[in-house]
Amino acid sequence: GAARRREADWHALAQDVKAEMAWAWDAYRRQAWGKDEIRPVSGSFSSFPLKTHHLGLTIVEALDTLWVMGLDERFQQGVDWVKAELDFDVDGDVSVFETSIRFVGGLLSAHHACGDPVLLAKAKDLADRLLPAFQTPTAMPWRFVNLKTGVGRESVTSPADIATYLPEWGTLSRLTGDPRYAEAARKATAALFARRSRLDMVATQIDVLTGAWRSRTATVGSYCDSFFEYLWDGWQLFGDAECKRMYDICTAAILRHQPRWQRGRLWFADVDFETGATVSTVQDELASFYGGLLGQGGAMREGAAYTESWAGVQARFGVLPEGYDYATGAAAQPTNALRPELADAAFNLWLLDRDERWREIGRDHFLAMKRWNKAAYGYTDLADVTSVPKRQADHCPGYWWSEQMKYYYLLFADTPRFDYRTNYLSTEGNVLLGFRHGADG
Ligand SMILES: O=C1NC[C@H](CO)[C@@H](O)[C@@H]1O
Ligand SMILES: [Ca+2]
Repeated sequence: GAARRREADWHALAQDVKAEMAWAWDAYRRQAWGKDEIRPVSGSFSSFPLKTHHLGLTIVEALDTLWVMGLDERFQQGVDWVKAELDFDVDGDVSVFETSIRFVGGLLSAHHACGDPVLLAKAKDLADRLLPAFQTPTAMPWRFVNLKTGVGRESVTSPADIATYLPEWGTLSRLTGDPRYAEAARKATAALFARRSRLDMVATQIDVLTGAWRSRTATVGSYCDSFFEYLWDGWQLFGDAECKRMYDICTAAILRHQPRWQRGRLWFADVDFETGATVSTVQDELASFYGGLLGQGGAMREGAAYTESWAGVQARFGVLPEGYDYATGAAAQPTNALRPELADAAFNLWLLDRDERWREIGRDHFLAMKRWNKAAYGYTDLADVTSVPKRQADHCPGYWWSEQMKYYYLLFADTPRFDYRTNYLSTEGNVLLGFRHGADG
């Protein structure tokens, strides 16, 4: 009947997503194999997180997406490269946060997919190189660390940089039997939470040497987003009651001071973390993940409303601008960084209530990306979403390979390789729980 036909249409869309992933991977292999990021318009490449040295970021970020899509030959090509070439013994500074969510997470999700012990060993080697960053007076980590010497740099950093580790580092401790990783992640998170304001809010910048706040702005967007996300995730993945208590306290404060209903749409204003006064009506695109987290944590009404607000912005501009001012309706930042957050929220809400609406938001996000972000050698970010035609830039970030392509596929494919009931995806989309093996041979 109609329901079977509709399901078949979703599965056909999943095949389209899979074909785009295979096409982009093959172009990367031809143009930029082993480099961190491909430049999809020019066919050149760029490096991240190190300034000049490449660590094959795209390969590590893509692995578990390739596996869950059943692109097994391409998955093996990537694993073989990692085993033969990936070496973190580099005299250079990296962001502890970025390197952990992308490389530790990417290696652990690839290990979850295939069980190859070399992948786990490399994740452990990298975490051992990041651990020294946590040896500060407050136990909150330096922002950067040198992969060879362990010397930390930049003491002024953010809640996200400080507290986005427990799912990956707790999994590493579980798999290796070494408790140091989970302990460092928990201590840093608790140290940050202990410094919250009287209103139970955190701000975007803090000094890890003194514990002094360097900003007064509370936001659900950049710099604070995944601090809240990983409080819930510590409870969801490990049943950590302390994480749940911290999540509930922080979320009650956000829901008390930041909601702004504007022409029937729900927004979360940035506010002063000690007074609750509105600081800005500009929402950054990264905040659009938050509707999915609210749904997971039990505030489905606000989560659905906030996700619908962002779907309205997507419908208005075609693809989301990096910054949107809900007071004026203007694109405060007209670039598009090929980000996954709206697809992330739609996927999380769909896992909770299976409402087709969330699949439609995921579909619109995918079709818009194909229409405007597709270039000769892959998918690219945009210079201006408001120009006619939209102007492309020339950069494909690593998270594209790990996140939205996986969220789209899982939303549409109903694949036997994924347990849709019991699973966990990290803030970088790395599947640390929920892969099913042997289900389709
Ligand atoms: O948590 C994150 N923040 C920024 C990137 C996506 O926009 C990505 O690295 C990850 O989802
Ligand atoms: Ca994220």
